[in-house]
Amino acid sequence: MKFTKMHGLGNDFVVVNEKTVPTDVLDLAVKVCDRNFGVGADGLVYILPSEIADFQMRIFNSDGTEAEQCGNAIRCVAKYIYDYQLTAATEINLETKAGIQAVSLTVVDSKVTAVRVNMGSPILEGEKVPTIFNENPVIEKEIMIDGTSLCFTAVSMGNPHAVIFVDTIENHFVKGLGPIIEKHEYFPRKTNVEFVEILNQSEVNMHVWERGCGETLACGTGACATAVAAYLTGRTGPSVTVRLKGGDLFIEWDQEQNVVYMTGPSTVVFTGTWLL
Ligand SMILES: N[C@H](CCC[C@H](N)C(=O)O)C(=O)O
Repeated sequence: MKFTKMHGLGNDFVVVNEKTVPTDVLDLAVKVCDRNFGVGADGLVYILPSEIADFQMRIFNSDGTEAEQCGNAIRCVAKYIYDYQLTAATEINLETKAGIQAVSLTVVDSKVTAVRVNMGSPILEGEKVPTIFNENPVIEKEIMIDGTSLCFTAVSMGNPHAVIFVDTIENHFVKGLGPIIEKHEYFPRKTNVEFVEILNQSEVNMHVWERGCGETLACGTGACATAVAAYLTGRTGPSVTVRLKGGDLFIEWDQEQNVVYMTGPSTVVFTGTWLL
């Protein structure tokens, strides 16, 4: 199986362009993503034909679960499609489990320098994120973890996110609290967990524990959920630069259209052939 290793700000993927996914795709994702016995990645991403858009993208976490959406992977897929000349267009529609994402590529000297993605409308009804709460939105909800009281705001970008604002992001938050919150009973389909420090009205720091793959250097849907939660709770304006361990994403929540735009880079690292 031929693959291209790519990343969006260090959130890395094995990208495969096929007609269909294999029946054992979940097991394959675990094997391919293994950083000792496989290629090593946060996820396995398939580019597939689509009946309703230019292409379809499916994303499988390194634990073998399929996610509804992946912002960093969408930027990688869009660059892949342009670089491998699967299209000459710089405006691409991608079908995902979360809907159809309109992607626009910035190309300079035939190189993709930036990718801007319409990530759709944030889903804020508690039961649709999903959480066990029926408020709409679920804002600053208390959650007790080993005696520590935290507050989360729940946002779905097609996949669930629990956004937690803190004064300073302590090291033990992500790897210590992240996995417990990921699997907490408040989240019927588990959740991604974002720890966020507000820097000013248009900049935040964010570290993320991702559902199904653990701490990553960046999370595109997480950055979108962070921007939505920060504006909802009056901490920032509707457009923010989200500073992640792997780099920066620029997020705009367009209030007229009620859609979230994400702009950032994507990088090809190497190509290879999977032999197992
Ligand atoms: N682990 C996530 C999927 C990948 C999302 C992230 N890598 C992004 O860039 O949005 C989940 O299970 O919802």
